[in-house]
Amino acid sequence: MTAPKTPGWLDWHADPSTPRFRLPPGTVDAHCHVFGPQAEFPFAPERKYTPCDASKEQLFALRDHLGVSRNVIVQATCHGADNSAMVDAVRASGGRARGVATVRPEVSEAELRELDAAGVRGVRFNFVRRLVDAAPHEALSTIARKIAPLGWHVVLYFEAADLPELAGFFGSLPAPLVVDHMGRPDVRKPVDDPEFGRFLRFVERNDVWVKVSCPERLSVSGPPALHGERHAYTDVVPFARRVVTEFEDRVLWGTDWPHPNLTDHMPDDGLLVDYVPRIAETPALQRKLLVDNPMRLYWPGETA
Ligand SMILES: O=C(O)c1cc(C(=O)O)oc(=O)c1
Repeated sequence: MTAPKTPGWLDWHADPSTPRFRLPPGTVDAHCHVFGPQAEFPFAPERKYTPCDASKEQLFALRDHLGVSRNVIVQATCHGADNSAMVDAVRASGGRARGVATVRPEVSEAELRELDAAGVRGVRFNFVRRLVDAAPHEALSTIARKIAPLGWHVVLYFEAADLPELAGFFGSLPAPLVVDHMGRPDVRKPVDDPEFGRFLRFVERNDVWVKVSCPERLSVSGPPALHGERHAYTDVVPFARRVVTEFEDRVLWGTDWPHPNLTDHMPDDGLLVDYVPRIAETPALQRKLLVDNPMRLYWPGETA
């Protein structure tokens, strides 16, 4: 028995276009997920949504179609702290994927070492209320202390408005920090609004890595990456461009495939690739964003 999808669920784009922008060789998609397949890897009882299936084979097919070389597969909240689907995908990639896991504070050193051997390099802490029940900071600190000796990092997912109350806690964590989706700025505000300024200062002070991902989720006025649109998500561009130019050595890019919980539209992933040169405008910035930075974080010592 498999659970039905959340009503209104949008499935990933079945026929993405071929990008016009040629990704540089060695490009890493540093933020993507697998869902199930549910029949093989059931979703977690505590999940807040039930998605469509999005298997490792389908992820790897998209990787090849887009011209991506490697993936970082981030544990999706619909799988809770059961990392088996993500780990199965990372193991099946032949070294071309790394993973970011969700673990509980009681996780043992042996379990962490097994995840590390499989290719996991970080844990994700999620503060987005519609996705997870709140976790006490003490429990998260315990996890951070356990993973730090492995050289892992902590991936943080939060909404911009919550940063003031979370920043002190984030700064206390004993591991490198990576922020998902630019800390989810409100793009209706100007790029030099104090709220985004606060985020940029947080990044600066704590040497934070930033994923300039998810324009499709952050955009308010679009236009969506569909039907050959050449200027998708124009309202998000100034925010991403600002982060890419200020922190060129600590920015990462990812597709966010299979795009959980979008309710408005499902982007054409080929057009999401075509968005990249609008936020990283020179070949040098593109190479750092797409290849050099993610390689340093996830495949240190290896050449692309
Ligand atoms: O793990 C998830 O469930 C998840 C959800 C969302 C979102 O709904 O915003 O974004 C993500 O990057 C990952």
